[in-house]
Amino acid sequence: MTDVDTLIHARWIIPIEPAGRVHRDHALAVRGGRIVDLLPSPEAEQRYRASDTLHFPQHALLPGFVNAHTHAAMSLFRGLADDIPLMTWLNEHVWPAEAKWVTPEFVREGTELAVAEMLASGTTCFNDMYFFAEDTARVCLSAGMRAVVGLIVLDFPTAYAQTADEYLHKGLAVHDGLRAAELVTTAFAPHAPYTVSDAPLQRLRTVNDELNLPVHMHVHETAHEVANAVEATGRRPLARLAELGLIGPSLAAVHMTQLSAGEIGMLAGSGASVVHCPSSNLKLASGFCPVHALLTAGVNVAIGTDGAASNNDLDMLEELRLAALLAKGVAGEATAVPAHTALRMATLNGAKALGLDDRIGSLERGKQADLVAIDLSHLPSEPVYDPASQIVYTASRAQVSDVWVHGRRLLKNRQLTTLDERAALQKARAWRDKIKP
Ligand SMILES: CSC[C@H]1O[C@@H](n2cnc3c(O)ncnc32)[C@H](O)[C@@H]1O
Ligand SMILES: [Zn+2]
Repeated sequence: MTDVDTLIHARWIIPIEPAGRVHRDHALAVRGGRIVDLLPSPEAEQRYRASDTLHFPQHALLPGFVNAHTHAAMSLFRGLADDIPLMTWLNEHVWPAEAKWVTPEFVREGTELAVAEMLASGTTCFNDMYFFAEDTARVCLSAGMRAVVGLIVLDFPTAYAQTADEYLHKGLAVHDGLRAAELVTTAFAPHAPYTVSDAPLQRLRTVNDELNLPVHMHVHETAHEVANAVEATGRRPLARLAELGLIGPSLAAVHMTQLSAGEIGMLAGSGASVVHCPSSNLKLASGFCPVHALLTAGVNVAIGTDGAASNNDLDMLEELRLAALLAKGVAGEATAVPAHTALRMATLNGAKALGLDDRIGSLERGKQADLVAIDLSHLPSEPVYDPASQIVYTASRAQVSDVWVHGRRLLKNRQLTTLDERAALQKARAWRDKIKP
């Protein structure tokens, strides 16, 4: 008998890798936060002595979702401005509200609300882009949540920094402060081609030649963005980023609703990832990301919620369903993005986009135990022929029962174990009263 910390038995285990595989009546053995084995339940009982043995007889167990693009603290702006296009939303509502309200305290309390919502809906890692990344990191470290915090760069002054150089400088200090953190890592996060000029992008690229961090950026979000750039510079933003040497395996390009066949080929050849945000793209009427064409060309496509101010929630189950449905509609092919592909996009592809696929994203020996258990005995989910089909096409976040990050159970039978949900809600209401009395 070998000692392990936890043995988790489940009716179905979907490891994501190998692709399409589903194990029935298996167990996952976890020691020191890592997966040590995945084997049939009866064998697991004979081989492992566990401090804690858990049974999920009507659940699917799979890797936790990786939300590959969000602005966590913006959960405090949820519903502040709806039903308007991107640039009106940013210029007339969101940026003025951010100038007035965003402080380190706002970011901590908004991130607490967001992390609570994400954990309760099965997300175990998120890729963030927001002001005061050090405060986002603090909340995640205290909650035991995994995150990649964005070292933002903008070419206009805000409460966080005055110049592009200052943003970069502050970002590098945040990166240094997190060197020893296991769960929270960093990415460069220049906001978008239309808000960051060539000089800071060149500096970022030079610094990153040494650091080799992911580069997380909104790109080709709308036709308007591309047309404006062509009018101003004679080039599409993607061509400009390519000239600046930013298109490569480190790039996670968010939205990408405007892509020619040539650009899809260029992305595929470069090893860059695309992050698809279907709810936000639909709500802001930004356009449609050609997900099926990208996947067919070999591009790594991950899924993000974007912020709660444009989505308006942080529910990856909803997002991956929409990704599967929308891909079929956009491609005109019902075979586009089948259920197992949608799950892979929301897990392993997200981990790959963040350079974390050696640690998380699939249930393989040696990887960290970031897991979600989803109860498939609810009315809309029975009968279960294929658990992946039920998760993608019918399951709701109310069916997420348990969540682990690095082997630690952060959601236990639908209760958060490291965050105070009531307090987070109370603080959110207090912000609402201040922002719109
Ligand atoms: C530099 S911090 C992030 C910055 O991005 C803004 N934002 C939120 N959602 C979007 C989006 O869909 N496109 C572009 N910019 C977005 C957010 O309000 C912050 O200012
Ligand atoms: Zn965004």
